[in-house]
Amino acid sequence: MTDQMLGVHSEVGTLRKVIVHRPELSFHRLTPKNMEDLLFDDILWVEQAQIEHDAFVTVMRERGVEVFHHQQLLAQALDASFEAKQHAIEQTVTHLTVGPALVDVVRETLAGWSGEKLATHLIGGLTKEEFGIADLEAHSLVVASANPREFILPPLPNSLYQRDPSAWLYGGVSLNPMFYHVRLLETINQSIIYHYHPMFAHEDFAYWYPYAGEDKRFNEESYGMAAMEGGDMMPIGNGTVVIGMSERTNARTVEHIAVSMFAAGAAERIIAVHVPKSRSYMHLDTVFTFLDVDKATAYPPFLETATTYSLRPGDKEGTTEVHRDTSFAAALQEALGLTRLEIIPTGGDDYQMTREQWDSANNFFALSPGVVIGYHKNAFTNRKLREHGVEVLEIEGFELGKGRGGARCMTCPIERDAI
Ligand SMILES: NC(=O)NCCC[C@H](N)C(=O)O
Repeated sequence: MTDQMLGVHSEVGTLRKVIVHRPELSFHRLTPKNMEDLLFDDILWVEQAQIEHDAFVTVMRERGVEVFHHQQLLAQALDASFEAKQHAIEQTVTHLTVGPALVDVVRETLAGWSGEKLATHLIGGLTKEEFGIADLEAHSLVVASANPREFILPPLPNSLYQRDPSAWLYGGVSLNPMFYHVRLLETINQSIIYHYHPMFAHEDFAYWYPYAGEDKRFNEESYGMAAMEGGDMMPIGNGTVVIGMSERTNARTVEHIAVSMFAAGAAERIIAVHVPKSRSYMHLDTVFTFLDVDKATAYPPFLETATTYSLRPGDKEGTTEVHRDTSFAAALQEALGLTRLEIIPTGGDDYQMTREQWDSANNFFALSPGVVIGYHKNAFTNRKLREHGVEVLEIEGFELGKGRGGARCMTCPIERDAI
C-alpha cells in the first residue's frame, strides 16, 4: 500500500468521494411485467426519479463531497484503452448471457462502439431490435425466439444501488458475487472502472474478493456458491468490519473476506451478524446504519434475532477463530471502545415502524459524524434522530425508494476518513 487516498476507513468519518448512479435507460425499460424479476416493487416515473436523484447529489456536493456518476466513469474507463473495452465485452458477452451462437457477433459489434454508447447499453440493456440481428434467426435460438423488444443484454436498473456490487473496506475493495443473477453484471461494470479508469488504475489498492483482483476471469461460472453484497458490509473503524449474514450474503463468503483482510493485516476482527431473510430486510443496512461515532439506528425486530459472531485471525495463516458474542450491540461497543453505543429505533408505533423500515428509514448515509441523509417521508424516525442530536438532511425518495433502497444503498463511498 502506498500513500493512496482511496479507501473507506469508517462508516461516519468525513466523506470525501462517492460514486452514485442517476436513473437512465434501464429505468425506462422497467415494466409491470419485468419489475419483480428485476427486484423492484413498482415502475418509476423516470423524470421525477432523476429530479430526486439530482437533489440528492446536490445535498452531498453542498457539503463538500466529490460526487462521481457511475455511467460516466464506466464510459471513461471503456475509452481508456482497447484492453478495457475488450475486457468488459468478454466478461459481459458470454455463452451464458447471449447464448453460444451470438457470442462472436455481439462481441465484434460492441468492440466498434464508443465508450459512451457501450456504457449506455451495458447498463441500459440491449434489445434485439437495437442490435439489428434478425438475420441471425437461422443460427441463434435466442434471436429466433425473441420478439424485437426482448433483451440480448439485460437492463441493470439496480445500478441505482451502487452500494452493493462492490464495497470499499479500508484500503481495498471487494468485487461482490451478487446473490441474484439479475445483479451479477453490475459487478463487472464496477470492476472495469476500478481496473481501467485513470482515477483508480494507477492507484495501489487491495482486492479483498476475489483475491488479487482475479475478476479478470470473472463470469457467472466463477462465483460458485459465493454470495455477498455491499449493503451487508460496514468498515466501522478500529480494524473491524461488520458483515450481515442475510438473504444476500452467506457465511462462507464472509470467511473469505476475513481470511484475505487478516492476511494483509487490514482488519483484526470481523463481526458477522444474522439478518433474517426477508424482502424488506435484504441487507444489514436496511435495518441498521451508523449515524455518529457512538450512535446508530436499528429496526427493533432485527435486534431480537441478531445472533452475532466475531472472527479473528487464527494461529496459522489462512485460519480464523470464531466466537459467539453476547449481543450485536456488545460486540460493536467492544470493537469501537465505547462505553455505550446509543441505538435509536425506527420511529412511530408498531405500524409506523414497519412502514418506515420498508421505506428505508434505517438506511441513513453519513456525510460526517452526526450528519446524515435520509428520506423526507420517514417523519417519525427523522424526528427521533433529531431529538438525539443527529442532523438529518432530507431528500425526496418517492420514486427512488421503489426498488427498496435509501441513501446508503444508493452510494458507493470510495474515500472516507477514519473516526
Ligand atoms: N444496500 C441495499 O439495501 N440496497 C438495496 C438494493 C435494492 C435492490 N432492488 C435489490 O433488491 O437488490
